[in-house]
Amino acid sequence: MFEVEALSAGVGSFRLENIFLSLNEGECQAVLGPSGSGKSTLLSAILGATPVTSGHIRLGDDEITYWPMEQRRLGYVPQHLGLFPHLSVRDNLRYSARARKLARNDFEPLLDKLVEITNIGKLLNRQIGTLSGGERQRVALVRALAANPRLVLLDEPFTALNETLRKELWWLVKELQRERGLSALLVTHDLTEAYFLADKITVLINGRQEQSDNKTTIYQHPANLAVARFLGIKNLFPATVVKSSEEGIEADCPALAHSFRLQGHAPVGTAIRVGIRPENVMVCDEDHPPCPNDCVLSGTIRLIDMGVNVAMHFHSPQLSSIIEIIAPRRLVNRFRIANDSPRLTIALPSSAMFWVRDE
Ligand SMILES: Nc1ncnc2c1ncn2[C@@H]1O[C@H](COP(=O)(O)OP(=O)(O)OP(=O)(O)O)[C@@H](O)[C@H]1O
Repeated sequence: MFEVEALSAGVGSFRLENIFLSLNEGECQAVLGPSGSGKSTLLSAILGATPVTSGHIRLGDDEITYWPMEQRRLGYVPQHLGLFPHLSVRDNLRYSARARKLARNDFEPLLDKLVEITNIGKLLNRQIGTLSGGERQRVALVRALAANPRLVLLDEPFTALNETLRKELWWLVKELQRERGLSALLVTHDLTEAYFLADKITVLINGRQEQSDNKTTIYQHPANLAVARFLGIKNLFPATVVKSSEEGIEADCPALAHSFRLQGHAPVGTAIRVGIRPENVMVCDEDHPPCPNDCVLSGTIRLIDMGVNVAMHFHSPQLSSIIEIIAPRRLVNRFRIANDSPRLTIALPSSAMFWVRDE
């Protein structure tokens, strides 16, 4: 069990405030946030490289907040990998195990297995400077895992890789999680990567933890406008709470000419935004009619084929902004949607809507 409680830390004039994390063995938590939000600083504080000003870091039964870095038994893949250019791949890989003074028999079998899985055996005698970006990334990952750390901290380790290699490494990390109970804290900009690898997601903005939840909750119910915007949700419409009861709220949304019944509580008169993820917008026809309380709109579509999915911009004279829709290509084919399609009907189901306070 890894736990961060009310952690604050600072570098220069930047402050990371009141961070809480909790991770069980074998779990992965992703830390997402815009550039400069403090993700690397958080990893650095956990590693012991950035001074903690208050709070606690616990690993298993140990409080490690002020332990020297080398005693924490953490694996680390920094943003720029931190490989030693003057050493061979083999010596880089042995470095962390040797730094922990592990006997050869205690780390060589795991190292051999990691080398095999990541297919870097042929690189062992090469100097780091002669490797490609992807090869370096694999070496850095193996080096971080070779000393069998209690937790591995990954700072955007897969960004420079091509799509195929990146996904291979995602599967590899998943496999290591399953096989070895590997716990990982992953800093990434990539929501898909976070979703694939992590069980929980934490969103940091300006050094503050805006939301920390299991990944489905973060994805479907961002906690506030900053998180919703960071997650790239464009379908956010101003609304006002017109009724409030034990069961929830009713929000009037002039932009969509609709009143939504939603879960949660806020006083009458509160300014909010109602939102919907682009993949939750329903395309309707006679065989797929909207439900009675759905917000139903009729308009035209501009679409862009993205491969597996199709992104669509829905326009309607009643709307002051577009509605973004993402649908699998096979669905778009079934509905025969094309750029010159006649008018199309869409539905925004109340059950798929979320809301956040307008800030
Ligand atoms: N050593 C330092 N001295 C002064 N300021 C620093 C130092 N290191 C980081 N900062 C500042 O702290 C803030 C947070 O930086 P950090 O690297 O943690 O952000 P990040 O979320 O990891 O960003 P990115 O996604 O771009 O890597 C930034 O404004 C950065 O300029």
